[in-house]
Amino acid sequence: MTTFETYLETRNGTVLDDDLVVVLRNIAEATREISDKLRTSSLDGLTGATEITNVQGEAQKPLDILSNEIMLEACRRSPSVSFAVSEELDSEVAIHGDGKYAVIFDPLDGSSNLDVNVTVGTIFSVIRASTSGEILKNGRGQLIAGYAAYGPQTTLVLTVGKGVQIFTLNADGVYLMTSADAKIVPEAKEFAINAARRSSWDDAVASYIEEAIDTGHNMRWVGSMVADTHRIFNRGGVFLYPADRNKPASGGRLRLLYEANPIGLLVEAAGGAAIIGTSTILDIEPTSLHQRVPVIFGSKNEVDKISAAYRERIVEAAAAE
Ligand SMILES: O=P(O)(O)OC[C@H]1O[C@](O)(COP(=O)(O)O)[C@@H](O)[C@@H]1O
Ligand SMILES: [Mg+2]
Ligand SMILES: [Mg+2]
Repeated sequence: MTTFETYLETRNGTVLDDDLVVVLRNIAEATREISDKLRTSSLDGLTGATEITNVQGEAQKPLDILSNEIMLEACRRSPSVSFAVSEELDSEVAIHGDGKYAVIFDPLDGSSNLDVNVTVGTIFSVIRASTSGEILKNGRGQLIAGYAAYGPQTTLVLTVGKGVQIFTLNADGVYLMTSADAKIVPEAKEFAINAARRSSWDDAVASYIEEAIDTGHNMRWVGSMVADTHRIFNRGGVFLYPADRNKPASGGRLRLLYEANPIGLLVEAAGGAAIIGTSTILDIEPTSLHQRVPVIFGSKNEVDKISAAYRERIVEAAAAE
């Protein structure tokens, strides 16, 4: 089987250069460390919440803080990294003055699932940015995007400019390639949405879900976007976290830079689609590091149906004026 190291050596058609290989190797190493910490976290007293809240006003878990430190350390070990941006940090952190790549990450996604022993993950992307002013760029500027899912298996899912590759951690802590060209099937009768927020959905989402239920779709909601994404990679379907129609100014629940964009790039690279309504996630021009956006992604034909539902409503609204 191809090891992650062998894969890093064969760079044909990818964006990988010597510097990016070091960055990616160190990120992969960080996910191995986080995976290790998670395995024994309740034995090591790493459960519950801390008294600290992050810039988003969310109570940090000890493992949010530890995972953030591990990812930051991976950045410090990489001489070409200029800045780190994280869900758990107020603003960007300068790493190496002469670096040229920023690493952007959600160190632990789905951390409300930690104490119940349900899959969580790390989401990351790498962009070119020598100065802090170059960090806010749209998702098409991502060179590398990926996530690690920490479940029954630890899986690393990556795009480096040539499709999507999946690696699984073996008992010796070595990532082995388990998919050389992962694809998201274009159609699947399964959706993921937090149905408790039904009253906050817009009409396009509400009508899609109603029709999906009427036509025999199944529902799954893990509460860790990484885990929901990984299911979609394996058997298709869609994930939706629309904006709250009662609080349009909030933008949505998920964060553009370190949640929506990396997942958006992976999904598109696997033949799926990722939108916020009638436009694509990857084309949003960011205005701030922790900006929130609506997120809809997954099997292409299903996402196209949702996008059509948004367009129909725009046409109806224009006709009513
Ligand atoms: O509790 P809700 O509203 O269903 O939200 C679940 C969503 O929140 C998130 O957990 C946010 O991620 P963090 O744990 O990194 O804050 C997503 O992974 C998930 O899809
Ligand atoms: Mg998250
Ligand atoms: Mg997080």
